[in-house]
This record gives sequence, structure tokens and C-alpha cells, in this order.
Amino acid sequence: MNIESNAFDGATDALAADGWCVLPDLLPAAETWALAAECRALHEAHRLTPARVGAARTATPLRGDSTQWFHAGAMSAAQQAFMDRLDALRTALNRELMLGLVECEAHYAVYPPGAGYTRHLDRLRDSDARVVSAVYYLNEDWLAADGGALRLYLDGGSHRDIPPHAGSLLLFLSAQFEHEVLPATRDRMSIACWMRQRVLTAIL
Ligand SMILES: O=C(O)CCC(=O)C(=O)O
Ligand SMILES: [Fe+2]
Repeated sequence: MNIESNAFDGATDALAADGWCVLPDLLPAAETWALAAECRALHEAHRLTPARVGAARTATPLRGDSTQWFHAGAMSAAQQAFMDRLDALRTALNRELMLGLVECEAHYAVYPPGAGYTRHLDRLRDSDARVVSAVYYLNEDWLAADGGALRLYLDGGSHRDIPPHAGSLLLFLSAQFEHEVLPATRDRMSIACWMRQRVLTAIL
């Protein structure tokens, strides 16, 4: 067994058992800090775009974040380091759980104070490509009083609130867990990612 598979054993076991888990410290602190600095700079330069929802990509009061996708071939060093790590996790999940995940997509997101994202499922209505949702948090010194938890709705009507602490990666099965972003009192930064399976389109 190599080092990578050891590093992700806890995550693969928890995902298999519960369908979700939080992985602390996915990256060294300096790499997380570089991502946070880049996300903040893009936000301050107004280079993030208000998020859209649904196939029509309409502006919506359902979510208040602004985003910027990571583009293959045009990533910063910080983004590349993050995607390499996420890809190692994807490979470990395929090996241990045989999920058939072929690629990852990711975007920065900033929720300004008061903004949230109402309860939803990450599966797009017309596609089951998204199998695993992963959210990487970039917020140093986040306090419970700052709000902004990700509320994950569990079977049986209970929920768990996950604070958006820098370095934490939340993983959950996209088709299984409704979730919402609660409003915060300060800017809330993250990278939202999805690990995708190949989707066969029926030829009719
Ligand atoms: O930022 C988060 O905690 C979750 C964001 C989310 O649910 C989404 O982008 O679909
Ligand atoms: Fe979501």
C-alpha cells in the first residue's frame, strides 16, 4: 500500500460507511493560504461572476455566491497543486470504492455577508454525472459566531453543521445529501468541486 492510499483511507472508509466525511488538512497550510489569497484577490478585483442556477443559467435569489471556474491548461500554481491533490483522492476513491470517477471540476466561490445557498441537491436535473461533491474551505480564524456553516441533511431528519474552516475538505455523495449554506457575517471563501462519472447518453 502506498502513501497516498494511506492518506485517504479514513476518507474512503467514511464515505463507504456514511456517504460523507470531513478531511482536515487536505493541503499544507501554505498551499491553502495561497488559494485563499488568490480567491480574495479575484473577489476584490471583481473577477468573480454571480452564480446562476439550472439549465437556463438564470440569476437567482436561491444562492448569493460569486464564482470562477478553474480552467484546465490555464490554472495558477496554487490551483494546479489543489487539483493534483483532489485527483489523487479521486484515484483513491476509484481504487477503494470503484466509483468510476473520470474527472473533477472546481470553482472558487465567495459568499458575501448575509448570502447563502438554499437547500438543494448537487445533481443537475438533466444529468447524473456528479457523483461526489467536495467543498474545500479557505477561511482562516473562522468562529462559530461567524455563521456560514454548510448544513448537511442526513437520513431520518437530522442534520450536521460543518464550519468552513481553512484546510477542511467536506466530501459527500452528490445524489444522496441535500444541503444548504447558511449566511455568514463575513466573506466566506471556498472551492466547490464535483467528481464526475462518464455519462452514457442514450441514442434514441
Ligand atoms: O460552500 C459550500 O459549503 C457548499 C456550496 C454548494 O453547496 C454548491 O456550490 O453546490
Ligand atoms: Fe451544493
